[in-house]
Parts: sequence; C-alpha cells; structure tokens
Amino acid sequence: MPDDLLLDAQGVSVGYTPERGDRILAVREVDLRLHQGEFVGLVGESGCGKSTLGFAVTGMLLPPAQLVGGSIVFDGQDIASLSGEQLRQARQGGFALVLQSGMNTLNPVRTIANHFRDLLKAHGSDHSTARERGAELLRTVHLDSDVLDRYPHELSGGMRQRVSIALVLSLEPRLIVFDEPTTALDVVVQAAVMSTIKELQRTQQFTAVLISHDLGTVLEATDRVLIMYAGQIAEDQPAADVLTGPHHPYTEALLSCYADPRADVVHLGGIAGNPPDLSKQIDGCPYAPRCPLVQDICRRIDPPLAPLGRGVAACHVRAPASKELAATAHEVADREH
Ligand SMILES: Nc1ncnc2c1ncn2[C@@H]1O[C@H](COP(=O)(O)OP(=O)(O)OP(=O)(O)O)[C@@H](O)[C@H]1O
Repeated sequence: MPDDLLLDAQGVSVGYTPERGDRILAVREVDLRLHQGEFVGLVGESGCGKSTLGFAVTGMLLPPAQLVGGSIVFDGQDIASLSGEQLRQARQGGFALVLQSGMNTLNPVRTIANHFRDLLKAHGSDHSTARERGAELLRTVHLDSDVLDRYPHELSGGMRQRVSIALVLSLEPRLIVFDEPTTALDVVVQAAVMSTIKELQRTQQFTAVLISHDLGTVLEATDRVLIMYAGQIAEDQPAADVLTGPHHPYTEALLSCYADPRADVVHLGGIAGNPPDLSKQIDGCPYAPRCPLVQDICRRIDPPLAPLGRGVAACHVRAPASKELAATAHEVADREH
C-alpha cells in the first residue's frame, strides 16, 4: 500500500438475505480507496447503498447483511478476515467507526460521564480517567464539562449529536464514517454541528466519509465526492469540480434538485422514474431507464468507471474511453452470435 493509503476496498459487494424473498444486492462491486486525512462525501438517493457501504468498509455489517465479494484492507490489514473480537480490539486506537444520528443511540438511563466510561471499558481501554478524558473531548466539540452529569433527555438534539461525536473521538479512530450526522436537526443546528465536524477533521486529520442525501452540505464540507447510484459508484470527482462541471447525467440531475436560495428565480428539477430494484439483475447501465442521454449501448453494457475530468465517471456517453471499451465488447458479442 502506498504510504498515505488508509483504506483499500476492491470489488466490494454486500447482500441482504431476507427470511423470505430474493437477496438484495445493495452494494455492487465497489472500489473505494481512502487516503490519510482525506474528507470524502458519499451522496445518492435513499436506498442506493450508502450506509451499507459505510458499514462494510468499517467491518460493522450485521446479519442479514453479508459481504458477498471483494476485499477490504485497512492500514494493511484485511478486515474481512477478522472475527468479532478481533474487530473490537482493532477498533480501539486506529480502526474505523460509523457515527449515525446520536439522537437515538445514547442510553437514556446513563449519564454522559457513564457513556464515556462504558465505551472505554467495552473497548478494553483505561477507563479510570474517563471523566477527565470526557471533559476534554466535550470541550473539543464545544460543550461544557457540566454536560458529563446530565442524562441524554436533558440535552438538545444538537448537544446529543456533539456528545456522540466526542464519544467516537474517545476511541481515537483513524477513519470515521459520519452517516447522515445532522439529518434530524434543524438547519441552524445542522450548520453548527457540520462546522464542528469540519474543524475536528481539519485539526485532528482523521480520514472521514460523510454520507448524506444533501449534495450541498457534502460539497461544502468535503474534498472529494462519490456519487452512488443503485449500489455502484457513478462518479468520483474533486468536490470543487462537481458544482462547476458534473460529468455523469445522474450527478447533473442531483444538482438540479438543489436550489440556490439567493437566486432571483429558482428552477427546481426532479428525477423522473425510480432507481432499479436491487433484488433483480440489472442489465446495462443502472441509470439508463431514467437517463435523458441514453443510447442503445447503455441498455446492454454496464459502463465501467473511466477517467473523466480530474476524476472518474461511469457513462458511455460522457467518457470516451468507456464508450470505446463498451463498443468493442459489443462487437465481440455480436461476432459470437
Ligand atoms: N436490514 C435490511 N434488510 C434487508 N434489506 C435492507 C436492510 N437494510 C438495507 N436494506 C436494503 O439495502 C438497500 C441499501 O440500503 P442502505 O440503507 O444502505 O441505503 P442508503 O443509500 O443508505 O439509504 P438511506 O439514505 O435511505 O439511508 C436498500 O434497498 C434497502 O432496502
């Protein structure tokens, strides 16, 4: 692994096998490489597999989810091969964690000080100084240390989310996946919590992934944005480029769903149709049935990610390399029949 490569996930596929019904292939052969200190956004419509991918690359998948393909190497260690206990140990002081909405994850009958103690104890860390450590971490998320003696219900939503972030930081992870960390908060509190997350990432230099439906928030906070569609990465570009020149038609459609509140006239787009059923086989580009640029080839062959702009995109129409590759594959298929 090159020095600054922290996570190297290749060909990751994750399935959910329900007791009844077909298996849902929620993540489909995704490659994800994260470098030290990078802040990456993961955006896409509800159900496209963002959270599942976040859980997979942090070794936190729980049944009925199952890693059905690919490899996940974190700092040189293959995490798919670790047992539950080994994963728990690896998580302390270096591994990765998913932080979801803290609103519901705190225990209502434990004080915040006890949350710090319980977490450090559960991960085999020295918990005798949990109170001091908790106070210090609360300060980094801009909370007063008197919060330690309060119960979750005595705190506002924004304060609870700040406590959750401080708890995650107590394990000193090198990768944090923030899964919709501000969704349940009002917009003013959302902005304040996001600003704290950005500040912490910048000052502490951990690697971060921000999962969100909200492309605007992601573009503002992150360095690189991955656009996910139907369990795959449709586009991967520097955040600065997504706004000025998206390449994938799906990214363009997502951008059209956001309005600039300062604009004189606001035209809000939408995306007609629905994403494909992930329990079925998908032939061709998964976005083809909704794509305004669709061509014959798109319905036949799933486009690979190909260089486009300063990143990559999976589009036969926009990425000439991908188009050539797909055309060649198509000719070969024709000759064989
Ligand atoms: N426990 C589960 N059992 C069966 N299917 C599941 C389960 N969890 C998720 N799925 C399915 O996996 C797919 C991906 O879900 P996932 O939650 O990863 O998407 P997401 O992009 O994070 O969505 P959202 O933004 O709504 O959280 C969806 O089709 C979902 O219905």
